[in-house]
Parts: sequence; C-alpha cells; structure tokens
Amino acid sequence: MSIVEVSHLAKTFRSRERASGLAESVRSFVRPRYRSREAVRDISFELDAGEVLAFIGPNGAGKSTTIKMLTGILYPSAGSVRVLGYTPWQQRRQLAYHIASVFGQKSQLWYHLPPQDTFDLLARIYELDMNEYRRRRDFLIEVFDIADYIRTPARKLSLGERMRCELAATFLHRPRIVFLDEPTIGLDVIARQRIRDLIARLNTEEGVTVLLTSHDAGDVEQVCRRAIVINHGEIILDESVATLKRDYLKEKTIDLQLAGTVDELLSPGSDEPQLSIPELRHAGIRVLQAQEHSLRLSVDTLRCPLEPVVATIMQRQHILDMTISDPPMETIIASIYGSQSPAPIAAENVSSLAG
Ligand SMILES: Nc1ncnc2c1ncn2[C@@H]1O[C@H](COP(=O)(O)OP(=O)(O)OP(=O)(O)O)[C@@H](O)[C@H]1O
Repeated sequence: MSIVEVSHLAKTFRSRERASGLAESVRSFVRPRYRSREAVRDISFELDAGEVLAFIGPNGAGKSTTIKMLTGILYPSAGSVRVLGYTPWQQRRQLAYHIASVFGQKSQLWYHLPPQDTFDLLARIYELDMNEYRRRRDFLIEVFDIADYIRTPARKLSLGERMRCELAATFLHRPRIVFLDEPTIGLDVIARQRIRDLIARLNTEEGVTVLLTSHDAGDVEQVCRRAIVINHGEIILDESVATLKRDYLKEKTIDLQLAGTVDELLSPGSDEPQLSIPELRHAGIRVLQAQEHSLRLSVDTLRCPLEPVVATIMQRQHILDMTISDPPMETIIASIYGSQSPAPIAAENVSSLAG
C-alpha cells in the first residue's frame, strides 16, 4: 500500500538579485530584479510501506527540495503530495508525530547539551509515555552503541558519534517513515558502514520506510532496494537497485600502491598503458593511470570479479595499499543518459580495503 504519493510536484524559487556597487544597489532597491529557479519541475512517484528508496542525483538536482516538500518544510509551486494521508505543508504538525528526518549537514541535537538531554526534550515534544520512552531510549542506545558518550555535550562529539546520536534521536518516536538527506556525508569508511547497517537493521526489524539521498553509490547499493534518479528536477530513472547495479554501478576503480614499479606489470611500447599479465588482458579491465608505484584500474565487475584481478597482481607484486571506489554519482548519471562523463573519482566514495 502506498504511504507516499507524489504527483506532478514542482517548486520554483524566486529570489531577489543582489546588485554590486552603489549605483546598482540604489537601482535594485527602487526596481528590484528577481530570478526564478525551477528546483523541482515535475516529479511523480509512490512509495510503499517498508520500502527503502534511494533518491539520487547530482548536486542541485532537487533532492533536498523534494524532501523538504515531503516533510512540510516547504510548500510546492504545483502538484500534490500525500504522506501517510497528510498534506505535509498543511498538516505538518500532525505528520511530525509519524515521520522523522535527518539532514546530514544540519544537527537536530542541541549543540551545548549532551544527546541524552536532547532525547529527553524530544520525548516531551513528541508527548511520549515516559516509561515507554525510557525503554525505547535504552534500546536505541544499545543498538547505536552510544552509551559511552550519551552524556557528552554534542559539540564535543566526533562526526561519526554525532551522526549515530542523530539517528538514535530520529527513531525515538517510532516514526513510520524516515527521510535521510546525506546521512553518511563526511564520515569515514567504518562509520559509514555502521550507519548503513543500522538503517538496514531498523528497516528490517521495525519495517520503517526509508527515503535516502546520498552521493555515495555504496549507500545506495548496500541499503536501498529501489532507486529514483533525478536530474534538473525531473525523474530520469525509477528502477530496482539490482537493475541499477547491473546496468550502471558495475564499474569499480581499484587504486593500488605497489612496492615495485608499475612498468613490471605493463606491456612495453604501447601508447595506451596495457597490462602485460595474460590473465588480466581482459575487455572488462582498463588501465586508467600508471605512474611509478601507483596503478589505477577500472574493472567491469559483471564481466570480471574483483578478487581474481587483485589476486593475480598480488602474485607478481607486493601491494602496499589498495582502495576500491565507486564511480561518482555524476558519472552514473552521465551513463544513464548514455554518454560518459570525464568526472574525476570521488575521493569520499573510496573504501579502503588495506592500509
Ligand atoms: N531557498 C532557495 N532559494 C533559491 N534557490 C534554491 C533554494 N534552495 C535550493 N535552491 C536551488 O534549487 C536547486 C535544487 O537544490 P537542492 O538543494 O534541492 O538540490 P540537491 O539535489 O539536494 O543538491 P545537493 O546534492 O547539492 O544537496 C539548486 O539549484 C539550488 O541552488
């Protein structure tokens, strides 16, 4: 059953243009000029209870604006939205008891207070029964493993610790839907993995519906089952993550730091660097960069699993360090459009496998 229904949603921002210089400032004061930006053009989709949806797209695609309309923070310019039967911007207060949102860049924890105090305040805001609240709080403290710093002021927590507390706070009132806008932004590999596992666990155990935005393809692959890709405020793809993986997330980049020089692994004399190892002269493997001790390969994991590639190189060279990264979201979007973008590897997407 659909618990979120979005139909032809649009949002145009109208902002006053700032003038520079005294004369222009006076002119713009007398006759202000406005600029319109269509952040969301025409978005329609439905979400069933228990789904985990990735809502992805490049910077400025309209993801946060859509979430803000679904949670009642913004009203739209056109279209309709029903979330759990409510119209978010008209019934924001009623809806707030049943949903929660996390904006990775903004904190809902009181900066100078320990998370425990924020939890107590939220319990009052959501009018929770105190016994039920304590049980729930203790359960979340255990699940999110935050007992050690629940009494430390939020301002003193590391980003990963704070994010775990943010999420615990989000689940306090047993929301039926959570909107997570970049919940893993800025986190290291281990903290990111932990957040992914926790979101997946609460979805499985409590059936909470999740709508998640992220620039990290790993979040999408590991947490979500369906993905909506948007660009310029419009949906360009609505598919299962399995299909997205098969068609667009199959390329991985392996960066290797070698004890020896890369020349030992390359065929001499060719213009384009090519591996000399016969087993790795495979259409699914491309050398992206080769310099002194570092080698960057692109591997099409559908045609060629990663393990044998790494194992074959290890037989010939000692590997000092290795990272495996997903293509950046811009590249995925570009390949959805059917063309390849030369966007650089997103450093934050890198997951280190060896140190
Ligand atoms: N309050 C606002 N006033 C004017 N323009 C805005 C406002 N909020 C967002 N925009 C513009 O709307 C467009 C969509 O922004 P939005 O934050 O929804 O994108 P996003 O997909 O979440 O991007 P990112 O991945 O960078 O967070 C952008 O061009 C942005 O500059």
